[in-house]
Amino acid sequence: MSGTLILVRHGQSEWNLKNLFTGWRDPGLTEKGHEEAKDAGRRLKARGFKPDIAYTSVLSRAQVTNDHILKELGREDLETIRDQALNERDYGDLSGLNKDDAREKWGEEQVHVWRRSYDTPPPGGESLKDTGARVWPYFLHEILPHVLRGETVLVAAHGNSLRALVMALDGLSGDEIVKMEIATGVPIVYKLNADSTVASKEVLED
Ligand SMILES: O=C(O)[C@H](O)COP(=O)(O)O
Repeated sequence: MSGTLILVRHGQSEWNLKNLFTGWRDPGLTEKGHEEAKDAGRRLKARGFKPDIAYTSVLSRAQVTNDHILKELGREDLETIRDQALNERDYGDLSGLNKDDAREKWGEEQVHVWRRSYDTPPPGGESLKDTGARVWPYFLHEILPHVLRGETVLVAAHGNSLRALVMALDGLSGDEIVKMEIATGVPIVYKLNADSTVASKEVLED
């Protein structure tokens, strides 16, 4: 057995609440989002997890989520690395549009393909495959070595940057990832083997 990898999607953002495509735009958390992030920290604390290092994106909703979790764990001073590689998928021309308005304009099916398919990018934006092409190398070079040294690593990021990571860790196909959703503020805890395969996966739900 090697180390522990904890993935957390940020708490609800202002734009999640308003049902807007967000991508690389930078809205803050709602009250509910702040609570979800604190709750993620409490759940991790209750299970005795003690991160040795934290990673997050350059977007504030993920950074604030990371801060709440570390505070709940009593580790506000822990080293946190912020990198654009962990940003949300770039939603391109859809950024800032209402998701229901987009369905009216382009149809339910097309919008679902843009949101959940593996390799169809939204106009001017990234497909999940494109997102994975920056998230996965960053994970392999920067994050995984810590886990393989037996450390506990916290990653506070985004729905689609984490879907890309989970797809690779769980060995999901392009068809399987379509159905995969990641809830806000719910920690996903992986234990990895020394050969970097997954030993166990647990979702810390209520
Ligand atoms: O960028 C966004 O709009 C959200 O964070 C994720 O959106 P999705 O669930 O539509 O992919």
